[in-house]
Amino acid sequence: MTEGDDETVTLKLLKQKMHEFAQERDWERHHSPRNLLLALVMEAIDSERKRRSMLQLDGVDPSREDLYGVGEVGELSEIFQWKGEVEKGLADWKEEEKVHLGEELSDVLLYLVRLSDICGVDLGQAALRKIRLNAIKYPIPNPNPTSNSNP
Ligand SMILES: Nc1ccn([C@H]2C[C@H](O)[C@@H](COP(=O)(O)OP(=O)(O)OP(=O)(O)O)O2)c(=O)n1
Repeated sequence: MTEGDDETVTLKLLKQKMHEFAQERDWERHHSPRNLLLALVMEAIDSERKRRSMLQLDGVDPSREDLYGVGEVGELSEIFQWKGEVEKGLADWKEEEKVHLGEELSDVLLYLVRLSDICGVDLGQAALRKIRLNAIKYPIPNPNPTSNSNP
C-alpha cells in the first residue's frame, strides 16, 4: 500500500506536502503569487492544447468546441492583471479583493473536484501520487555538491 491510500486526503494535507516540497528544494522564493499563477495558466493552456489535438484526432473541429477550464483560470488571472508584483500574504489588498480571489480560486477547485468525480478519478489520491512523481522528477539537491563527484 502506498502512502495516502489509507487516509482521507484533505486540502490541509496537500497544502503541507506542497509546502514541504517547496521548502526541501529551496523553491519558496520561486513560489510567488505571480509565478504560481503563471504556472497554473500555462498548465491550463497546455491541457487545452492537448485536448484540442485529441479532438482533431477524433475528427471533431476544435474551433467549434468551447474552451474548457481555461475560462475560470482567465477570471482568476484578471484579479492579478494590473497589480504588478504581488507580495506573499497580500498584505496590502483590500478585504473584498481577497474575498473575490477566494471565490475565483474556489471556482477552479470546485470544477476540478466535480470533473474528477464524474470521470471516476479519486482526485485526492491522484494529487498525492503526482506529488510523489514530482519529487522523483525534481530530486532534492545535494547540500554538498562536491560529494556527488566521489560516489
Ligand atoms: N517550480 C515548480 C515546478 C513544479 N512544481 C510542481 C507542481 C506541479 O504539480 C508539477 C509541475 O511540474 P512540471 O511543470 O514539470 O509539469 P509536469 O509534471 O506536468 O510535466 P509536463 O508538463 O512535462 O507534463 O510540479 C512546483 O511546485 N514548483
